[in-house]
Amino acid sequence: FEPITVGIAIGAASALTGYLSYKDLYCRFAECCRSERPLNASALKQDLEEKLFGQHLATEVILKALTGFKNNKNPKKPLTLSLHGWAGTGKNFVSQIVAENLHPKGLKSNFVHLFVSTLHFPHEQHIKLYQDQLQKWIRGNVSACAGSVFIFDEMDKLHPGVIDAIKPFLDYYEQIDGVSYRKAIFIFLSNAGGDLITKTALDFWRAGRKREDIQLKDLEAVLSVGVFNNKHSGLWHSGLIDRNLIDYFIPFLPLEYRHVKMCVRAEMRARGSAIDEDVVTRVAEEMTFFPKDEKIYSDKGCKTVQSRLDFY
Ligand SMILES: Nc1ncnc2c1ncn2[C@@H]1O[C@H](COP(=O)(O)OP(=O)(O)OP(=O)(O)O)[C@@H](O)[C@H]1O
Repeated sequence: FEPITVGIAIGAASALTGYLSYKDLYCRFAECCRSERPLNASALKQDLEEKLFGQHLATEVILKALTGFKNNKNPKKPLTLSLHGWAGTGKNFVSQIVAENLHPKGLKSNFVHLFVSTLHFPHEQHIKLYQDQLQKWIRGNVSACAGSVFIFDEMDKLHPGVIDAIKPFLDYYEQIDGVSYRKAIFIFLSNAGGDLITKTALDFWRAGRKREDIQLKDLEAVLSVGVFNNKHSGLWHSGLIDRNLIDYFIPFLPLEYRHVKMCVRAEMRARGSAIDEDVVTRVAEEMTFFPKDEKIYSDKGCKTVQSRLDFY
């Protein structure tokens, strides 16, 4: 080899590795948007199966929806999930798990955005302003990171119409004003439909059938029609349902006594304390259960478990 060629080769290689390691180094200290990074489906599966209690339908659908979407190199629209269920059944919790599996910093990531209706869009007279702000915010963030995640909590408290502002972003457009929204993920959380879900779960229980036998088809249709026609769903007569822009309606079942106990144990483990079954039972028994006669489902799900545990 002549020295000049070798010199050029070494120079090129070091420039290349220098560039690569610079990028890697940069991403080690600053958060990088890695929309193309494949989803670790088995890690997500393990997280859902180990951490989320009593929600076999949500686990199954979320896993299927996310792996399908992330494996598709060329999705035709962003992924839209609508999570429904009673308070404290794990909707926010699951969104956090999903967010962490997409962007390691989870809810703290610059690419994960949480909107809470009563906090961010409180006044009915400002709907127009909220619509403009929302569009700008989403456009800006998707331009910065195609795989951005947007979570809308308390959809049932959102003034009808606000959400329609983002309808164009959720549709099958290749680009809007030079921005493609097809790799983004939108998650809507709502209590709407919780009563329908509970009714179905109760019907199964009363018929002596197992909770795990409830299938998506037992709930999905009821849910989408129920939510569409429910004035307080945030999606009421919304173009999102009209145009089939919601990919999955995901039901969260009401939690039973045994699930509340599982939540107490998980919280104890998270605090690094030894599991004291006596305390587990006492905390679970302090919760209130419905319906009045059978007392099967916790009316706050696992929501107050953490604060109750502070007393012990
Ligand atoms: N199914 C579940 N499995 C494990 N933990 C749960 C589950 N549901 C709730 N929890 C625990 O209870 C806490 C509160 O639940 P979360 O905020 O997810 O409820 P939610 O369904 O979003 O309620 P809301 O509709 O009132 O916002 C969670 O942070 C989690 O610790």
